[in-house]
Amino acid sequence: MTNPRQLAFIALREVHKGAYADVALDRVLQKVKLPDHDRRLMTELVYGSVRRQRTLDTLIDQIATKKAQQQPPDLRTILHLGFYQLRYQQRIPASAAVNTTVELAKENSFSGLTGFVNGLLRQYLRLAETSPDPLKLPENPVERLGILYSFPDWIIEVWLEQLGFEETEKLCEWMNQTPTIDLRVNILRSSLEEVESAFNSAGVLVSRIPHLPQALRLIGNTGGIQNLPGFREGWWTVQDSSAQLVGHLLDPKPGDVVIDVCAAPGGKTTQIAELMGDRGKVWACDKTASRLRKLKENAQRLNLQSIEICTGDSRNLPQFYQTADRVLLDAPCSGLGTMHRHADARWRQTPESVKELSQLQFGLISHTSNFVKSGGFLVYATCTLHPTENEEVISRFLADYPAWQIEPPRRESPYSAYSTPSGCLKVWPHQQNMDGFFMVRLRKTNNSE
Ligand SMILES: C[S@@+](CC[C@H](N)C(=O)[O-])C[C@H]1O[C@@H](n2cnc3c(N)ncnc32)[C@H](O)[C@@H]1O
Repeated sequence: MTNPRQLAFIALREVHKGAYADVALDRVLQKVKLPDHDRRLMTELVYGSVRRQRTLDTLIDQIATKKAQQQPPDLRTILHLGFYQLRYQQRIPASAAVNTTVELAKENSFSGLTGFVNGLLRQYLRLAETSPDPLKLPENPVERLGILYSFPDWIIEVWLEQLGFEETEKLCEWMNQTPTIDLRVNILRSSLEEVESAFNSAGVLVSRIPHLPQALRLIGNTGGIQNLPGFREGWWTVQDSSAQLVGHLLDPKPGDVVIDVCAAPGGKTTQIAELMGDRGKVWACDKTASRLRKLKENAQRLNLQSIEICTGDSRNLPQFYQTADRVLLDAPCSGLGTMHRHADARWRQTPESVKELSQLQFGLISHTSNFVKSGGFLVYATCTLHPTENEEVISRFLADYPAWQIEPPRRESPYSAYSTPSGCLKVWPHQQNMDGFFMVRLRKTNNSE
């Protein structure tokens, strides 16, 4: 079967049963051979329908007599696909969106309801002729943004509290965009200029990123990453710009002992080894063996020798006490800063999961800060924008461990642009056009014991 809409439907059915969107998509894609344009359409339909689920459900609620949640689950999925194309895929003619959705209903045991599907979608089109937007929005700012941009209320509340309405709206828009891909050039094997020139010769466009000396952003659709020039030779690795900031904030020196306590799959471990000129020791610790295997592959491809792997829970590694010049804690988190990369992330996290994560984060920082020698540093980083996992973890840590203090970026540092009043760095994606990140550099003073 090669109908991209039917294949999208099959993948979405798995997502609604609990599968991760990227896993469900890959599983279906692996079984079929699709031309590139159909593969792109299918991917767009799956990720888009998952991401825009709340908006699409609200349209069903407002246009049909039965609410979205009361529709048979497969019919709801088919309606999502139809409304998604009508509302967000301007390149698809409305008639094609309606007809293919009616066909989907017919092919998936809803032949008796094709009139209903057709009527609902055509009603949307009629409403769109007479009003700028057929979707009716409530006045309440939380629900208004939540429905329009398809986020749960609790996430909108977290952002509104920090940013206000206008900025939150910009952030919501940003988080619904297709993500960009950034690379970090491995300065031990190549140079920015060499990679740029190899890409230009292959017809692949890239741009530089201000303040990040090893970063390049891919422009446009580049096809398979592994086929780009220099991948096999270890000239570069995929890493978002804001993640690259973390390594620079840690600022490791050749000969240092660095412990990366949540290291897999190794984006930052390999950056640290590169920044150290591959001289010294980088311990890559993680509790997930399968992710550490990826780290090992990455280190081998980049030809880095200074990395040593350690599998286990980093809250329980007494051998490392007082041994490190620097520790990186890139903590497991709710990922609210990278929701544009994971279509279903906004529906998976909850206020309760955020609380649990903050306990884990506090446990990790309390234990692994013991790995640092007096006068050494710990960088705490997350890709979330939730204060409970960021500022609150750090405040609690500083209150309980008085030997530690925040070391704010120097005023002349290019990163001071992201600095908060307390000296932490916070990257708001809609302002900086990179993933959302929180990071802070902490110093262990000499009066630690
Ligand atoms: C945000 S990811 C790390 C990403 C990595 N630093 C990079 O740049 O590629 C968080 C990692 O923490 C690991 N993790 C979670 N709990 C842990 C624990 N108690 N001890 C060690 N690792 C843990 C997870 O397996 C996951 O690989």
